[in-house]
Amino acid sequence: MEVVPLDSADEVAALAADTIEAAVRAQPGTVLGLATGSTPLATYQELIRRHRAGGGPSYDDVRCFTLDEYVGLPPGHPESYRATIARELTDPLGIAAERVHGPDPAEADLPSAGERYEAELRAAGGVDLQLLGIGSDGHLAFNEPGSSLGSLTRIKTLTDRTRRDNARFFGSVDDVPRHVLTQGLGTILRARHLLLLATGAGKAEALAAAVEGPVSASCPASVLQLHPHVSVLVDPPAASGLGRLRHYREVYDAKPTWQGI
Ligand SMILES: N[C@@H]1[C@@H](O)[C@H](O)[C@@H](COP(=O)(O)O)O[C@@H]1O
Repeated sequence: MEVVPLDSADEVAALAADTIEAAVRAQPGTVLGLATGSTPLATYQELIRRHRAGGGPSYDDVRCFTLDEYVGLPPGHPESYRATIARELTDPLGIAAERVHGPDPAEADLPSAGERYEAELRAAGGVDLQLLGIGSDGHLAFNEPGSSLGSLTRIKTLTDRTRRDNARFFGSVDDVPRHVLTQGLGTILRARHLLLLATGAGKAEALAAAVEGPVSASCPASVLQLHPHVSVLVDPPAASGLGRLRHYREVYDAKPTWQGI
């Protein structure tokens, strides 16, 4: 795992955008794993800005897979993750809707919707670069504390804390669905490169537990310690709980220029 301490949330967004663009340029049919929540929005805005300025790569052949989806929202609900990712990223980048996949909770056979999503991911050859945020309780996608470290896509129940955290998107906590369809931690580990973004003081405790604590289902994001290629981009408030911050900075500063993240 490489922890990259940056000087601001803007720098996190800029380096994340560089990394995504590099992955898209490296391979015409790149498979991108996209995350929702507030954290990646600055990165998405930066990608869109560069695309509109004519400096970005072509996204024509890219395929995208989202991490998770609420269960029970009416089709087209603006807070569904399908609608959110189209609005915030893929439509502005000109990525056709049929190239953007997500767990589908509208499937007639909901209990097997997870297996079908796993099959779609396999058929695409797996995710090349997976963007991730972290919940304030250490959740990844919608894998709440206690989730199996080897889990695959399935229905989960949100904790009250996550529903409260996400109430800002819905107006009231009562309107936040209780159930979700989410990639499992085992699904996420299959992506070839994981890019975790953490900004703001609200993530400091969860990030420290994920990066420096024991690997444990009690902190789902700690499963990242098992993956061979993880980059963690952090701003100073999010990094404030890390005990080895100076070391991470020294390693990053001493990195050969030819080596990307
Ligand atoms: N399912 C999403 C996660 O993928 C995201 O990482 C988390 C943190 O969101 P934010 O970036 O808004 O803090 O929120 C939601 O629960």
